[in-house]
Amino acid sequence: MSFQPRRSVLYMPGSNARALEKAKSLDADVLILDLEDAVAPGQKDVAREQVLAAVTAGGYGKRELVVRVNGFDTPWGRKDIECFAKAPIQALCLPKVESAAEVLAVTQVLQQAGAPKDLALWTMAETPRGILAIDEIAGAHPRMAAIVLGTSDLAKDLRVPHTPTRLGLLSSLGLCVLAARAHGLDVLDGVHLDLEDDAGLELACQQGVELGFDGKTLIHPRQIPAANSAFSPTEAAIARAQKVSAAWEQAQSEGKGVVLVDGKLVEALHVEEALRVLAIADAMKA
Ligand SMILES: CC(C)(COP(=O)(O)OP(=O)(O)OC[C@H]1O[C@@H](n2cnc3c(N)ncnc32)[C@H](O)[C@@H]1OP(=O)(O)O)[C@@H](O)C(=O)NCCC(=O)NCCSC(=O)C[C@H](O)C(=O)O
Ligand SMILES: [Mg+2]
Repeated sequence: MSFQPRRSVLYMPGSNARALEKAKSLDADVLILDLEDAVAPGQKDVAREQVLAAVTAGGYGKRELVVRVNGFDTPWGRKDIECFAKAPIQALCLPKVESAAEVLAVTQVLQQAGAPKDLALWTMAETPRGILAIDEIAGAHPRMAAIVLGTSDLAKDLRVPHTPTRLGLLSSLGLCVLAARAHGLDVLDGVHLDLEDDAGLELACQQGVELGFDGKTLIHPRQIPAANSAFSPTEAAIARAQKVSAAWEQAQSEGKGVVLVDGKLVEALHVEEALRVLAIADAMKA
């Protein structure tokens, strides 16, 4: 089972040349080079050129590079998509997506621009309509690889406060995890805006793990360690996964379909979970 680590997904404004350079030395699993909301309208063309130059020059190691383009309905969206269709990146991230039709429109532009088949699409879930349509969006096209929560925009549109429990967002968070799993996609939690609030960041990371997210989007390098730690399997989880895998092999050789490991029932589904933990642990080592 191969595993693509997406524990820590760091945004940076494509207009910030220093951040684009700094990112090369940071241990975020994924980088989102932003052309959308972190870039002022007057900086859009500069940001696009700067990001294209940066990814073309390389130096980012083997982690995933994702470019968040402007919305298709903006003056910059189509040009962004055409500009990065054949760039050395792994995915385009589409903001404020509200229908499968929007995803398909982008795939049409990518096809016309000669984009390679393995250029993936990530979509932001960050408006009420986008949340209500998340099932059709997740299943819109084979290029779909991940859903990213945009909890800043979503909290604004829902008129809910940013609180430690994220109570006003929980139904949206849960729906996106359901849609991602139903369509075999990864799903990434939203950002934590208070850079000084380390305890709140840790709580939000733990909540994201318990809600089923694969990782967390971040806005500052200081947030990377908390996300990498929270979304990596613990030593205890790895040890149990190894025990489950070994016990299952033994049980299978004896023609058994269930086995007890440390007093807990293990069936095929638990072995699937254990193999995923071991795949994640191997990827972390690599
Ligand atoms: C918030 C910031 C503007 C703060 O930047 P700065 O003042 O430079 O911070 P520091 O001095 O503490 O920086 C320390 C060093 O780290 C580098 N740095 C800072 N931020 C980043 C980053 N994001 N990526 C890479 N490197 C970064 C600085 O250059 C310093 O390094 P050095 O020069 O060597 O000293 C800034 O953090 C920032 O711009 N963050 C990202 C903001 C962003 O991208 N927002 C859009 C995504 S959030 C969003 O909207 C999600 C979604 O759409 C939603 O709706 O929720
Ligand atoms: Mg947003």
